[in-house]
Amino acid sequence: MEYPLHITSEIGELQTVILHRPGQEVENLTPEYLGRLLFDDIPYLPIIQKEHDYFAQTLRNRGVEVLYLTNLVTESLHSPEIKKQFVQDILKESKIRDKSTFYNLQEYLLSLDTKEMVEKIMAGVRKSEIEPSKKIHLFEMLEDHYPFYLDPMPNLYFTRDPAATIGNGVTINRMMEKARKRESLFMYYVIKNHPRFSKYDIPIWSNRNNSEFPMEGGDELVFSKDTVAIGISARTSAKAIEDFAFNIFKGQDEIKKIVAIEIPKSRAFMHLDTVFTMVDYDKFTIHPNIQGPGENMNIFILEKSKDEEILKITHKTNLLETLKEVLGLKEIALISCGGGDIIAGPREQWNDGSNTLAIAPGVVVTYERNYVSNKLLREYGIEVIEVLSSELSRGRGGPRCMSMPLVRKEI
Ligand SMILES: NC(=[NH2+])NCCC[C@H](N)C(=O)O
Repeated sequence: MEYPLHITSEIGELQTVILHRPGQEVENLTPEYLGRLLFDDIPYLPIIQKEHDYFAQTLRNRGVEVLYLTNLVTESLHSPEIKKQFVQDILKESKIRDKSTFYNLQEYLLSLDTKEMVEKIMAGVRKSEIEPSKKIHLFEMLEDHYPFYLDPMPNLYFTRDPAATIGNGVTINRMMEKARKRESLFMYYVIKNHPRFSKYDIPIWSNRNNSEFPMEGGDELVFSKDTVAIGISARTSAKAIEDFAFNIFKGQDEIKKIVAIEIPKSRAFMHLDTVFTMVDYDKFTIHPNIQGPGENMNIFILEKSKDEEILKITHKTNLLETLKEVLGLKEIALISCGGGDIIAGPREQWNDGSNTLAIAPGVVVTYERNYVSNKLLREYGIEVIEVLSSELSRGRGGPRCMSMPLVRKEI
């Protein structure tokens, strides 16, 4: 089998992608815990699954190989030792500190068939599901209304965030939000243990297990063979970007520039890809509100310097000019979400109008509901493939967030 990772652009023909079909984790959302689980409403499971299947089929129809996270994780836990280690890691990261609860949960999970176990961990474990151990401590005797031992992970269908392919390596991210921290453990086990990946020594540019600072895939955009953009956002810290830059410059020679782009730290903006995506060689979608007065922004280009301990950092303020410079182009079009209209713009951005998934240069998958942005993209000559989105959009992520590309053709 060929080397399993190759991403040198945002727009090269998509070959292989990881998706996660929403499952029972979505049924474990209740109004009380929506905020902490990063949802704004409760999706209706049969419909969100139908919409997700439509998305997957749309990609397959265009020749994309679709891999499902649940299958990959299941296939990665191929020995009793790995399975047990995985369960213990999950329980530790779920902060199960009480020994007998830890033991009971471990027994319960290990008694399940591997795929069922993986789905159970994703869905969450309610307190009522396991035998209450004999209560011996004071804290156990106190009434605790919180329903879960293991929280559900309803954001898993945004496979883009916990891990991202860059060049021939990956970032397996330390997630910013508590609700998403455990998600990247799945990809860690896949990269380390799945036969498709484990036989290669895959470089990990940013590793959840030893990085101190948060970074998420929604902020990671591969502009070209030699340039990667990373959002400095509510989810990705400047320190994480600097550590990543040192690692990637040390581990390979192709990528020479990291463009760090600061965006406002708000929930509507969240990641760089909620406000800015690449749709063609010379075209990007943008939510104009990321630019300040006079279109000023904080942009920094990070490069190697002669001193191994320090990076060369150049400050820029104009996005368009910086894009032209790093991509070596004379003209670039920035296509405004909702046509820049004061109502349609923020409305469509809230439903991920700028969050396009390019599957080839000038060919993108978008949510059908963002009709103003879609029409505008077509006017710019982009082929727009629309997918269903009533329930999928409730999680605040679009086609780019819902996909983790592994391989794209060179452009
Ligand atoms: N790459 C993205 N834009 N991802 C969107 C993730 C949405 C998810 N509810 C969260 O808050 O984390």
